[in-house]
Amino acid sequence: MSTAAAPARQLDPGSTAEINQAARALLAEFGTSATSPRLLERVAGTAASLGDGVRHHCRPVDTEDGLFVLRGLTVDDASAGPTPAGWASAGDSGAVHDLTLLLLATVMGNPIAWEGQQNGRFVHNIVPSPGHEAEQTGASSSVLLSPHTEDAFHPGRAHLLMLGCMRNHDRIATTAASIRRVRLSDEDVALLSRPVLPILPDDAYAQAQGYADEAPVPVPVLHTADEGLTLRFDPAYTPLEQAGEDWRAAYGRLEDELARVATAVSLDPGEVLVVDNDLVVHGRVPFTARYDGTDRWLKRASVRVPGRATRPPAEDAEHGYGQQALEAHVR
Ligand SMILES: O=C(O)CCC(=O)C(=O)O
Ligand SMILES: [Fe+2]
Repeated sequence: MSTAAAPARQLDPGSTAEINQAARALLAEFGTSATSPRLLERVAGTAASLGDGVRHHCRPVDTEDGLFVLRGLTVDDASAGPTPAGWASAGDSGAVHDLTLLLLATVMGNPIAWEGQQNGRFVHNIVPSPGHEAEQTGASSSVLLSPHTEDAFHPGRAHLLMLGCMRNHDRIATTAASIRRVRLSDEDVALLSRPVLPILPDDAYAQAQGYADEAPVPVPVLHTADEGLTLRFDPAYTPLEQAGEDWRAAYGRLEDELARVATAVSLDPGEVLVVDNDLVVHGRVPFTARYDGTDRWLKRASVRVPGRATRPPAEDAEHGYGQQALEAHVR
């Protein structure tokens, strides 16, 4: 896997100070990062008042890599406190960084939350959790988290995924692979653009996994949008055995290509990885959890970008397995 440096955007000290001050002011006013309508309203107002420097750094992903790393923010390791043992016990750990991410997410688009995930919070804690080591979710550790589109099962999934690093002593890498770097034959693109198999809800959505009102909807893996190829991909939750041999072979070639072009991004505290969820699949290398309060710790936000035309129109009719994303801000 390539470890070539991901495109970086370095915040200037003025922009960093502005963001820090805004996040601290929000925390001082509300005392928590748990969102209420009033807090979200204040976030929207604060985000709108941030300067052109910040806005410029939050512009859309603009390279074929489909991602960038925002640099310049900092995390004080001592005041961050111990890494939570799981999302459920995280509470307000690192709350000022939740608010930082929420502000940046609001500059980039509209943050979303899922009722069925991490108590409906807009900013998630990604930490290894005892008992979940081998899952295909962010709580795992001992297994490779295979490349996936975030919330691939749902038509309302994020356009952008943001991963903000709190702590990463062992420099454990997130992996990323862009569909724009992949080489596939026209025949394979045509095959994978047909809606053949569904993508089922992942293990982070217990309730959606029990959804029985309507049958799973087959969805295309690839889509040719005006701006180029986009993908919706999550092999761990795709019933591949139900497809014909030709289709499966094409899917296998796509997997191989994604592996070929994959890069490893090892985040340092304060860095924020921003991934275009329509261009890039992400994952994580395996590691051994420490479970001593010093584990790897990421903050995650998901963002919709109004008006992005990167998906097949047929997605609008999908049921989404009874799940609904909540948008942070009314548009
Ligand atoms: O731990 C990581 O680097 C990525 C985990 C992941 O897939 C996610 O948070 O969506
Ligand atoms: Fe993910």
